[in-house]
Amino acid sequence: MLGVADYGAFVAAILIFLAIPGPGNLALITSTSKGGIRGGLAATFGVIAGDQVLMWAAVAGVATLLVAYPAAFHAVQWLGAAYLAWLGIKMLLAKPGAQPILNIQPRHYFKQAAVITLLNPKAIVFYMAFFPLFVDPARHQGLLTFGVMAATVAVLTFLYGLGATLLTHFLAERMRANPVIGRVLEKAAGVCLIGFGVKLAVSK
Ligand SMILES: NC(=[NH2+])NCCC[C@H](N)C(=O)O
Repeated sequence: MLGVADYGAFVAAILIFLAIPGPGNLALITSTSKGGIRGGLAATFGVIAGDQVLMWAAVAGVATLLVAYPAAFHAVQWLGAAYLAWLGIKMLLAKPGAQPILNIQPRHYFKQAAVITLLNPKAIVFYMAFFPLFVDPARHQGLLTFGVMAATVAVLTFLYGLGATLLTHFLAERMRANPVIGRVLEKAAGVCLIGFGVKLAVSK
């Protein structure tokens, strides 16, 4: 379709990519549990913004550049590892109730989710290595093809983010009755982020 090699497989690949546990999902979940539905949606748009940057960077040939200069790729990896670990440590050290739920700043969730996406190894690999495979070299229609792919990614990510936000919000409502669970989950999320950072740092 319009130069996309196999549109059905492309959609399936994006859905799998979205559902894999990782920093992206963690960003959606923590933003929703802290900032409610507005926080979750802001994070969703942050992820979409980060996606678009990565995708168009891949289109512009950054993927080729990173292959040609592995040191640049490793620098991005280390940056991502450090950022995730730093976020994780902040979550671990957060005092209970330090961030009042009333003080919602959607801009904060947007920015944080965008940065997480830009440095998310899964997102980087998806756009730099995987995404180009779906461009049909013979039937390629230039910007139109990339536009269709970019819009598909954005729409699917929005629907996924909306679903994740509503689900998390619903579960969070029930959890508010028991703040200890929320605190434990925040620590667990912090440990996961540090783990993602370490994993990223030691992956070749
Ligand atoms: N649209 C995105 N960039 N999503 C990131 C998803 C990658 C992976 N599922 C994660 O949670 O980290």
